[in-house]
Order: sequence, then structure tokens, then C-alpha cells
Amino acid sequence: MSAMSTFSPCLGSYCTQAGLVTKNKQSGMSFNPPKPLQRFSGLKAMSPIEIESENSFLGGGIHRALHTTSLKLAPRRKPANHFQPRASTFKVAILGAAGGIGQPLALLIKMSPLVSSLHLYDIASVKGVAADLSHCNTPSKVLDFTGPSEFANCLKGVDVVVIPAGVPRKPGMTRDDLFNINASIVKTLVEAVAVHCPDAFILIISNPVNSTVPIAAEVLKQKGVYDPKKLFGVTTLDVVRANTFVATKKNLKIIDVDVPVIGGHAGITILPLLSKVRPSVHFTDGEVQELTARIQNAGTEVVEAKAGAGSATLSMAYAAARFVESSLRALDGDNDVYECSYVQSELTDLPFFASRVKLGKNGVEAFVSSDVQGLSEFETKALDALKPELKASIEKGVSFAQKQATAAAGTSN
Ligand SMILES: NC(=O)C1=CN([C@@H]2O[C@H](COP(=O)(O)OP(=O)(O)OC[C@H]3O[C@@H](n4cnc5c(N)ncnc54)[C@H](O)[C@@H]3O)[C@@H](O)[C@H]2O)C=CC1
Ligand SMILES: O=C([O-])CC(=O)C(=O)O
Repeated sequence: MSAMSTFSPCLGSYCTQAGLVTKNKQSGMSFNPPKPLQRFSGLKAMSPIEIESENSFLGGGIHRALHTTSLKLAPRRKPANHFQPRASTFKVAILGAAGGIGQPLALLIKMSPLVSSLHLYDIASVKGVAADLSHCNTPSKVLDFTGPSEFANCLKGVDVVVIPAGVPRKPGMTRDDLFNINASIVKTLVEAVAVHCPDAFILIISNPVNSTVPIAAEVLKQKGVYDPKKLFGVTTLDVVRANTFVATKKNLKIIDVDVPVIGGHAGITILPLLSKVRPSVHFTDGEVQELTARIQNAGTEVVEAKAGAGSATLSMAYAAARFVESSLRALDGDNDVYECSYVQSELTDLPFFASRVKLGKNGVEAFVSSDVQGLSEFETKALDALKPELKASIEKGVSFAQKQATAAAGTSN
């Protein structure tokens, strides 16, 4: 797979802003983006200018990274410019939109030409965030909502709901230490989603993801609207980090690197598959140990660097924006969208497991089962070692949601 050979709606739209013609370096092919995406033109050139999109000050590399790194597994003979996205079609809601992740995530989603409405929900400060963001001259409308009385208007008709609401870690804490606060937040928000937009894709960012996703599943089951294909734990940041660290270590072109990351999203449950990196690259045993440990501890690396001011926000917003864009492309009919995500799964004996999945209009369409086959000896041992912890986190989430339901039934009797 080459990132250069994939069609990117956003790259197209940004290049159109300047009246630029993007040239695919490898194929030498130029393409004109679809007309509707020309709308948020700001810069103008009298005649088309050819640029190397990679080095453009418009950030071609960044947009390509964000919009085309959803994995294309099928080998391509020609650039995939056959997929023409419809412009400004989808409604996206962010719950926890005024937070450290929520704000930059809202900005990145506001830049997507696929979004018609962006609904920002938070219990605090969301009005100002929405007012600020609404001045950006991209096509989507920005609306703010706060408090449970506004759930219905916020969520009605929404296609993708992203949930970064909750508290972040401080140094010395594990993600599981956030359970007591974040479990209730996620439960309450998913209950509202179940009522007002049960058909939406639900993307859970709030930690501990290993438990909050099973909580969300239980809540949706209790409401009778659980569709396992549409509930996702966002583990994209693990992939983004793995790609960055591997490219740096091996001096590879960063945009070309793709590392599948399986398991869960905490410590040793994060398992990067370095034996399956694309492009194929050899690692010494020492490099495998060092890279695996760095990827597993990368969240803690940021928590410690921020020294009490929270955890990863900017890289997380970037990673979540990538997953949102992949979801929208899948909803829009692109049948070539793959991402790693923590979902209900039968790939292992665990009921939830992160792996590469193919996304389609109805959510998860297929699992890349080859990811858990043919592992190296190191990966096989690491997979065995992560299972008890991941199992316990899943059971903790399920048991929390079931106890809450029992307690609620008790008080209503
Ligand atoms: N899945 C992943 O890879 C990652 C997950 N995270 C997690 O994301 C979560 C959010 O992190 P930050 O944005 O840095 O935290 P933050 O504290 O900056 O923002 C959280 C936002 O959620 C809002 N909020 C709290 N309760 C709410 C409720 N009931 N309804 C709506 N909004 C509510 C707060 O008002 C705040 O604006 C944390 O749990 C963190 O651990 C962080 C980084 C990566
Ligand atoms: O480490 C944290 O608490 C936040 C997180 O999930 C990450 O950065 O991967």
C-alpha cells in the first residue's frame, strides 16, 4: 500500500482552495477533486499550479496522513480516484467537546468536507467553543448543546457520535484508576445515544477504553438497541504512535508505515504487531522489545511530560479525527476502509478485542483475521500475557453496567 496512491477527499479539497492540481508522485497522475468540494476556497491562483503535494505548505502530508492512512489492504493497480465522496452529508456529535481532546477534535472535524453539521455537547464551556469554531469558513454548521435537556436536539439524526467525555490521568495513575468517574459518565451518555440516535456509529475515547466499551455495549443491550458492528473503542492513537516510532527508528518515510496494533488500550494489553509492519522491515529482538515497550507506555510518557496537566490531547484528536473520517468514508460508500479498533470480536476467546476491521455502511463488515495468525514467538507470548488483564477489564465493565441496571430497577419498583 502506498499512501500516495490513495484518493483523499480532503487533500483534494485543500488543494482546490488554491486552485492547485495535485500530482501523484508515483503514478504521475493528476486528478481534479469533485466540484462540490471547491466551496471553501480561500486562496486563488490565476492558473493551475503544479505542486508536490507532499511538500506543500498547505500541509498535503498532514491531510494525507489524516485522510488516507486508513489502511487499504487490497493491492491497487491504479490510484483509487474512482471513489467520489459526496460533500457535506453527515452529522457528527462530540460529547465532551469543550475538553482537551474535544476542542482540537472539533476543529479537525470542522475541516472535513464530508460533514454538514457538527454538534458540540459538554457540561461546561461549550458555547464559547462553538462560537469560536463556527467562524471557520468550512461548510459544516456548528451547534452547541449542554445538559441532559438538550440531548434530544444534539443527537437526533446524528450519524457518528464521538465520546471523549471524562477525566484524564495524572502522573502515577493507571487508566483503570479513572474507572470510578468515567464509567458513570459513559453510561449516562450512551443511554442518551441509545434513545436519540441508536443507529449511529458510537466511538468511545473515554478511558479505561478496555472497560468503557463493554459498559456501552451493556447499556445498549439494556435499551434493546445494541448493534455490535457500530460500537468502537478508539485505539487509533496506538497505531499512530506505532507508525511514528517505527518510521523514526528504521528511518522510513512516515506516511508509508502501517503497524497493526491489537488487544486493548492500556499497558501490556496494547500489542503492536511488528512482524506485520508494512512496508516489511526487519527488527532485532532488542528493537522489538524496545519499540513494543515504548508504544505500550506512550500514554504514560505524555502524562508524565504534562506533569499533572492531563494526558494526550492533540495526538488523540488527530487519531480520533482519522477514525471519524474513516467512518464517514465508509458510511459514504467507500468499500476500501480499514482501521484498528476495539470491538466485539470472535478473533480470540475474549468478547472484545482490538484488531483491524473493514468498515462499511453498517459498521464492522469484516475482521482481518490474519492479524492474529502467524505471530512471532514474542507476539504469541505477549498475546497470552495480555489476555487475563483484558478479560478482567471487560468483566469489570460488564459487571458495573449490570449492577447499575439492577440498582435502577430496584429504585423504580
Ligand atoms: N482512547 C484513547 O486513546 C485516549 C483516551 N483519552 C481519554 O479521553 C478522556 C478525555 O480526556 P481529555 O479531553 O484530556 O479530558 P478533559 O478533562 O480535558 O476533557 C473532558 C471533557 O469532558 C467533559 N465532561 C465531563 N463529564 C461530562 C458529561 N457527563 N457529559 C459531557 N461532557 C462531560 C468535561 O467538561 C471536559 O470538557 C479521558 O478519559 C482520557 O483518559 C485520552 C487520550 C487517549
Ligand atoms: O494515557 C492516557 O491516560 C491517555 C491515553 O489513553 C493515551 O494517551 O493513550
